[in-house]
Amino acid sequence: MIVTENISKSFGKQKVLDDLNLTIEEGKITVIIGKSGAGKSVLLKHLIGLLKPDSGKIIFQDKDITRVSDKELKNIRLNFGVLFQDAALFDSLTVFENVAFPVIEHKLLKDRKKLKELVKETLSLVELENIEDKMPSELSGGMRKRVGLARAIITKPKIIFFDEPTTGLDPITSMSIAKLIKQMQEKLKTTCFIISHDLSLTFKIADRIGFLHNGRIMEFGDRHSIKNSKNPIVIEFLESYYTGEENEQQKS
Ligand SMILES: Nc1ncnc2c1ncn2[C@@H]1O[C@H](COP(=O)(O)OP(=O)(O)OP(=O)(O)O)[C@@H](O)[C@H]1O
Repeated sequence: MIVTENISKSFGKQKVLDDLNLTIEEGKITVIIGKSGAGKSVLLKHLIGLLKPDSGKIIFQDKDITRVSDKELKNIRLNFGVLFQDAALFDSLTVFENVAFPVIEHKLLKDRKKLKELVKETLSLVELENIEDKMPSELSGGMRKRVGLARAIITKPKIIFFDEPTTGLDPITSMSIAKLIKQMQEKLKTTCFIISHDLSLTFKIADRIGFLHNGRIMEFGDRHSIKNSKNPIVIEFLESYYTGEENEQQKS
Protein backbone atom coordinates (compact mmCIF):
# COMPACT_ATOMS: atom_id res chain seq x y z
CA MET A 1 0.00 0.00 0.00
CA ILE A 2 1.12 3.54 -0.71
CA VAL A 3 -0.45 6.52 1.01
CA THR A 4 0.15 10.10 0.01
CA GLU A 5 -0.53 12.65 2.71
CA ASN A 6 -1.16 16.22 1.63
CA ILE A 7 1.43 16.33 -1.12
CA SER A 8 1.86 19.64 -2.89
CA LYS A 9 4.08 20.49 -5.83
CA SER A 10 4.53 23.71 -7.75
CA PHE A 11 6.62 24.50 -10.79
CA GLY A 12 7.30 28.23 -10.51
CA LYS A 13 3.93 29.81 -9.89
CA GLN A 14 1.96 26.86 -11.17
CA LYS A 15 0.61 24.62 -8.43
CA VAL A 16 0.21 21.17 -9.95
CA LEU A 17 -0.48 19.07 -6.83
CA ASP A 18 -2.35 20.75 -4.00
CA ASP A 19 -2.59 18.85 -0.70
CA LEU A 20 -3.27 15.65 -2.57
CA ASN A 21 -4.35 12.62 -0.56
CA LEU A 22 -4.54 9.18 -2.06
CA THR A 23 -4.42 5.59 -0.86
CA ILE A 24 -3.28 2.93 -3.29
CA GLU A 25 -4.65 -0.31 -1.93
CA GLU A 26 -2.67 -3.51 -1.99
CA GLY A 27 -3.59 -6.09 -4.62
CA LYS A 28 -5.90 -3.72 -6.47
CA ILE A 29 -5.78 -1.83 -9.75
CA THR A 30 -6.02 1.91 -9.17
CA VAL A 31 -6.43 4.11 -12.23
CA ILE A 32 -6.01 7.89 -12.14
CA ILE A 33 -7.88 9.81 -14.80
CA GLY A 34 -8.12 13.53 -15.43
CA LYS A 35 -7.79 16.16 -18.11
CA SER A 36 -4.61 16.64 -20.06
CA GLY A 37 -2.23 18.67 -17.91
CA ALA A 38 -4.07 17.81 -14.68
CA GLY A 39 -0.85 16.45 -13.16
CA LYS A 40 -1.17 12.67 -13.60
CA SER A 41 2.44 12.20 -14.73
CA VAL A 42 3.68 14.52 -12.01
CA LEU A 43 1.81 12.41 -9.43
CA LEU A 44 3.26 9.18 -10.83
CA LYS A 45 6.79 10.62 -10.76
CA HIS A 46 6.34 11.46 -7.08
CA LEU A 47 5.18 7.93 -6.27
CA ILE A 48 8.26 6.36 -7.85
CA GLY A 49 10.60 8.88 -6.27
CA LEU A 50 11.59 10.77 -9.43
CA LEU A 51 10.15 14.02 -8.06
CA LYS A 52 10.01 15.27 -4.49
CA PRO A 53 6.98 17.19 -3.22
CA ASP A 54 7.34 20.68 -1.78
CA SER A 55 5.41 19.40 1.22
CA GLY A 56 3.59 16.29 2.35
CA LYS A 57 4.48 12.63 2.76
CA ILE A 58 4.45 9.49 0.65
CA ILE A 59 4.32 6.46 2.90
CA PHE A 60 5.40 3.03 1.66
CA GLN A 61 6.18 0.20 4.08
CA ASP A 62 6.02 2.60 7.04
CA LYS A 63 8.59 4.91 5.52
CA ASP A 64 8.19 8.38 4.07
CA ILE A 65 9.92 7.85 0.73
CA THR A 66 10.32 11.60 0.24
CA ARG A 67 12.78 11.69 3.11
CA VAL A 68 14.96 8.61 2.61
CA SER A 69 18.56 8.56 1.39
CA ASP A 70 19.30 7.87 -2.29
CA LYS A 71 20.59 4.42 -1.32
CA GLU A 72 17.43 3.61 0.61
CA LEU A 73 15.29 4.91 -2.25
CA LYS A 74 17.14 2.60 -4.64
CA ASN A 75 16.30 -0.36 -2.39
CA ILE A 76 12.69 0.74 -2.07
CA ARG A 77 12.49 0.96 -5.87
CA LEU A 78 13.26 -2.77 -6.08
CA ASN A 79 9.62 -3.19 -5.02
CA PHE A 80 8.47 -1.14 -7.99
CA GLY A 81 8.06 -2.03 -11.64
CA VAL A 82 7.45 0.78 -14.10
CA LEU A 83 6.05 0.61 -17.60
CA PHE A 84 6.72 3.94 -19.26
CA GLN A 85 4.51 5.35 -21.99
CA ASP A 86 6.77 4.49 -24.91
CA ALA A 87 7.81 1.19 -23.23
CA ALA A 88 11.29 2.78 -23.03
CA LEU A 89 13.06 -0.24 -24.48
CA PHE A 90 16.77 0.02 -25.17
CA ASP A 91 16.90 -0.01 -28.96
CA SER A 92 20.41 -1.40 -29.15
CA LEU A 93 19.62 -4.39 -26.93
CA THR A 94 17.76 -7.55 -27.90
CA VAL A 95 14.43 -8.45 -26.33
CA PHE A 96 16.26 -10.91 -24.05
CA GLU A 97 18.71 -8.24 -22.88
CA ASN A 98 15.89 -5.73 -22.37
CA VAL A 99 13.76 -8.09 -20.29
CA ALA A 100 16.74 -9.43 -18.30
CA PHE A 101 18.07 -5.90 -17.69
CA PRO A 102 16.67 -5.28 -14.15
CA VAL A 103 17.80 -8.74 -13.02
CA ILE A 104 21.34 -8.17 -14.30
CA GLU A 105 21.46 -4.56 -13.05
CA HIS A 106 20.55 -5.57 -9.50
CA LYS A 107 22.61 -8.78 -9.68
CA LEU A 108 19.58 -10.86 -8.69
CA LEU A 109 20.48 -13.98 -10.68
CA LYS A 110 23.88 -14.84 -12.08
CA ASP A 111 23.26 -18.29 -13.56
CA ARG A 112 22.83 -17.69 -17.32
CA LYS A 113 20.69 -20.79 -17.87
CA LYS A 114 18.31 -19.85 -15.06
CA LEU A 115 18.15 -16.30 -16.39
CA LYS A 116 17.20 -17.59 -19.83
CA GLU A 117 14.43 -19.67 -18.28
CA LEU A 118 13.19 -16.72 -16.25
CA VAL A 119 13.07 -14.45 -19.31
CA LYS A 120 11.20 -17.14 -21.25
CA GLU A 121 8.69 -17.63 -18.42
CA THR A 122 8.17 -13.89 -18.04
CA LEU A 123 7.66 -13.43 -21.78
CA SER A 124 5.08 -16.21 -21.76
CA LEU A 125 3.19 -14.33 -19.01
CA VAL A 126 2.75 -11.48 -21.50
CA GLU A 127 1.89 -14.00 -24.22
CA LEU A 128 5.10 -13.68 -26.22
CA GLU A 129 7.22 -16.59 -27.40
CA ASN A 130 10.52 -17.07 -29.18
CA ILE A 131 11.28 -13.41 -29.68
CA GLU A 132 14.29 -13.20 -27.35
CA ASP A 133 16.73 -12.56 -30.20
CA LYS A 134 14.68 -9.87 -31.91
CA MET A 135 15.54 -6.18 -31.73
CA PRO A 136 12.88 -3.69 -30.48
CA SER A 137 12.73 -2.10 -33.96
CA GLU A 138 11.39 -5.39 -35.32
CA LEU A 139 8.37 -5.33 -32.98
CA SER A 140 4.92 -3.78 -33.30
CA GLY A 141 3.77 -1.15 -30.78
CA GLY A 142 1.68 -3.71 -28.91
CA MET A 143 4.59 -6.16 -28.73
CA ARG A 144 6.91 -3.42 -27.45
CA LYS A 145 4.42 -2.70 -24.66
CA ARG A 146 4.33 -6.40 -23.80
CA VAL A 147 8.13 -6.58 -23.72
CA GLY A 148 8.13 -3.43 -21.53
CA LEU A 149 5.60 -5.12 -19.26
CA ALA A 150 7.74 -8.28 -19.09
CA ARG A 151 10.71 -6.12 -18.06
CA ALA A 152 8.57 -4.39 -15.43
CA ILE A 153 7.41 -7.66 -13.84
CA ILE A 154 10.54 -9.83 -14.10
CA THR A 155 11.74 -8.88 -10.61
CA LYS A 156 8.27 -9.68 -9.21
CA PRO A 157 7.67 -6.16 -7.89
CA LYS A 158 5.01 -5.48 -5.28
CA ILE A 159 3.66 -2.53 -7.24
CA ILE A 160 3.63 -1.83 -10.95
CA PHE A 161 3.21 1.71 -12.21
CA PHE A 162 1.84 2.22 -15.71
CA ASP A 163 2.20 5.51 -17.54
CA GLU A 164 -0.55 5.59 -20.19
CA PRO A 165 -0.23 1.88 -21.10
CA THR A 166 -2.41 2.10 -24.22
CA THR A 167 -1.36 5.42 -25.72
CA GLY A 168 -0.54 5.09 -29.41
CA LEU A 169 -2.21 1.70 -29.78
CA ASP A 170 -5.27 0.87 -31.85
CA PRO A 171 -8.47 0.00 -29.90
CA ILE A 172 -8.08 -3.77 -30.35
CA THR A 173 -4.44 -3.84 -29.24
CA SER A 174 -5.37 -1.49 -26.37
CA MET A 175 -8.01 -3.92 -25.18
CA SER A 176 -5.58 -6.83 -25.37
CA ILE A 177 -3.08 -4.88 -23.24
CA ALA A 178 -5.87 -4.03 -20.76
CA LYS A 179 -6.84 -7.72 -20.55
CA LEU A 180 -3.22 -8.70 -20.10
CA ILE A 181 -2.73 -6.23 -17.22
CA LYS A 182 -5.83 -7.66 -15.51
CA GLN A 183 -4.77 -11.29 -16.06
CA MET A 184 -1.26 -10.59 -14.85
CA GLN A 185 -2.56 -8.73 -11.81
CA GLU A 186 -4.87 -11.60 -10.93
CA LYS A 187 -2.11 -14.17 -11.39
CA LEU A 188 0.64 -12.33 -9.52
CA LYS A 189 -1.63 -10.40 -7.09
CA THR A 190 0.41 -7.31 -7.80
CA THR A 191 -0.75 -3.85 -6.88
CA CYS A 192 -1.18 -1.77 -10.03
CA PHE A 193 -1.20 2.00 -10.36
CA ILE A 194 -2.14 3.34 -13.77
CA ILE A 195 -2.47 6.83 -15.18
CA SER A 196 -4.55 6.87 -18.31
CA HIS A 197 -6.65 8.80 -20.78
CA ASP A 198 -8.24 5.61 -21.93
CA LEU A 199 -11.65 5.29 -20.32
CA SER A 200 -12.31 1.96 -22.05
CA LEU A 201 -9.29 0.51 -20.26
CA THR A 202 -10.23 2.27 -17.03
CA PHE A 203 -13.78 0.99 -16.91
CA LYS A 204 -12.68 -2.49 -17.96
CA ILE A 205 -10.02 -3.17 -15.36
CA ALA A 206 -9.97 -0.60 -12.54
CA ASP A 207 -10.87 -1.64 -9.01
CA ARG A 208 -10.48 1.97 -7.91
CA ILE A 209 -10.65 5.13 -10.00
CA GLY A 210 -9.37 8.52 -8.90
CA PHE A 211 -10.31 11.69 -10.78
CA LEU A 212 -7.53 14.25 -10.56
CA HIS A 213 -8.63 17.85 -10.80
CA ASN A 214 -7.11 21.12 -9.58
CA GLY A 215 -4.26 19.26 -7.93
CA ARG A 216 -6.46 16.97 -5.87
CA ILE A 217 -8.26 13.67 -6.14
CA MET A 218 -11.69 15.17 -6.55
CA GLU A 219 -13.55 11.86 -6.77
CA PHE A 220 -12.45 8.37 -5.77
CA GLY A 221 -14.33 5.12 -5.92
CA ASP A 222 -15.05 1.94 -7.81
CA ARG A 223 -16.16 1.84 -11.46
CA HIS A 224 -19.82 2.02 -10.56
CA SER A 225 -19.48 5.04 -8.29
CA ILE A 226 -17.38 7.01 -10.81
CA LYS A 227 -19.72 6.19 -13.67
CA ASN A 228 -22.63 7.35 -11.56
CA SER A 229 -20.88 10.36 -10.05
CA LYS A 230 -23.09 13.35 -9.36
CA ASN A 231 -20.12 15.71 -9.53
CA PRO A 232 -20.69 18.01 -12.54
CA ILE A 233 -16.95 18.23 -13.33
CA VAL A 234 -16.63 14.43 -13.42
CA ILE A 235 -19.79 14.14 -15.50
CA GLU A 236 -18.48 16.73 -17.96
CA PHE A 237 -15.13 14.91 -18.23
CA LEU A 238 -16.77 11.54 -18.89
CA GLU A 239 -19.21 13.02 -21.40
CA SER A 240 -16.52 14.94 -23.28
CA TYR A 241 -14.50 11.75 -23.58
CA TYR A 242 -17.37 9.88 -25.11
CA THR A 243 -18.28 12.71 -27.45
CA GLY A 244 -14.65 12.92 -28.51
CA GLU A 245 -13.81 16.40 -27.22
CA GLU A 246 -11.25 15.11 -24.75
CA ASN A 247 -9.67 12.98 -27.46
CA GLU A 248 -9.46 15.96 -29.75
CA GLN A 249 -7.88 17.91 -26.93
CA GLN A 250 -5.18 15.22 -26.55
CA LYS A 251 -4.31 15.46 -30.21
CA SER A 252 -3.95 19.23 -30.29
N1 LIG B 1 9.45 19.36 -14.82
C1 LIG B 1 8.46 20.26 -15.00
N2 LIG B 1 8.73 21.58 -15.00
C2 LIG B 1 7.75 22.50 -15.15
N3 LIG B 1 6.45 22.19 -15.32
C3 LIG B 1 6.13 20.89 -15.35
C4 LIG B 1 7.10 19.86 -15.19
N4 LIG B 1 6.49 18.66 -15.24
C5 LIG B 1 5.17 18.94 -15.44
N5 LIG B 1 4.95 20.26 -15.49
C6 LIG B 1 3.65 20.90 -15.68
O1 LIG B 1 2.74 20.31 -14.78
C7 LIG B 1 1.44 20.20 -15.37
C8 LIG B 1 0.94 18.78 -15.27
O2 LIG B 1 1.70 17.96 -16.15
P1 LIG B 1 1.48 16.41 -16.31
O3 LIG B 1 2.41 15.96 -17.36
O4 LIG B 1 1.58 15.75 -14.97
O5 LIG B 1 -0.03 16.33 -16.80
P2 LIG B 1 -0.85 15.04 -17.23
O6 LIG B 1 -2.12 15.05 -16.46
O7 LIG B 1 0.01 13.83 -17.10
O8 LIG B 1 -1.12 15.39 -18.75
P3 LIG B 1 -1.28 14.43 -20.02
O9 LIG B 1 -2.54 13.67 -19.76
O10 LIG B 1 -1.41 15.37 -21.16
O11 LIG B 1 -0.06 13.56 -20.09
C9 LIG B 1 1.57 20.70 -16.81
O12 LIG B 1 1.11 22.01 -16.88
C10 LIG B 1 3.06 20.64 -17.07
O13 LIG B 1 3.47 21.62 -17.97
